[in-house]
Amino acid sequence: MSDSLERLYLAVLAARDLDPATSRTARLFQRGPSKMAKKLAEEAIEVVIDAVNGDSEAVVRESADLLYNLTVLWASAGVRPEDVWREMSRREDMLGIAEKLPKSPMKLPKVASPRISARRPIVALEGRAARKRH
Ligand SMILES: N=c1c2ncn([C@@H]3O[C@H](COP(=O)(O)OP(=O)(O)OP(=O)(O)O)[C@@H](O)[C@H]3O)c2ncn1[C@@H]1O[C@H](COP(=O)(O)O)[C@@H](O)[C@H]1O
Repeated sequence: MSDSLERLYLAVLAARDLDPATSRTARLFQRGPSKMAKKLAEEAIEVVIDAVNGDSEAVVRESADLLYNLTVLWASAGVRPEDVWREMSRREDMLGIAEKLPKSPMKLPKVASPRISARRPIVALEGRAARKRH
């Protein structure tokens, strides 16, 4: 899939300077990042709606439109596909699968730090024992 996206990205870069009257991509570049963002958001919503409706063929079509609009926005933002692949590899190395890194640094280590594991386990006291402690 990354090859297809990279070919599409190069085609989008090439189309940027075409005549907006005949090239949709050139027209998107002419209208700027806010229009690109609007189109990307629209496509994302179309994918969601089709998925909720269980229309997998439409999800495929709208996903292709989504990826097209994403590559246009990447080009406009100066992002290259390999920049995204590198980030996904970083996440895969860190977490085993290409997923978003957790926000809290505490969740990162797979093995509890010595400080945490040295604590006594926290257990619920039985009713009578709990009353006695007060
Ligand atoms: N891969 C695509 C591609 N995928 C989707 N689309 C366009 O994205 C639009 C899909 O979004 P919409 O459903 O909103 O379509 P729309 O309602 O017609 O768009 P609006 O009227 O809302 O602007 C369709 O019009 C498609 O033509 C694409 N347009 C171009 N490409 C490629 O981009 C390169 C440059 O093509 P041009 O932009 O035609 O020069 C070429 O390699 C093309 O194959």
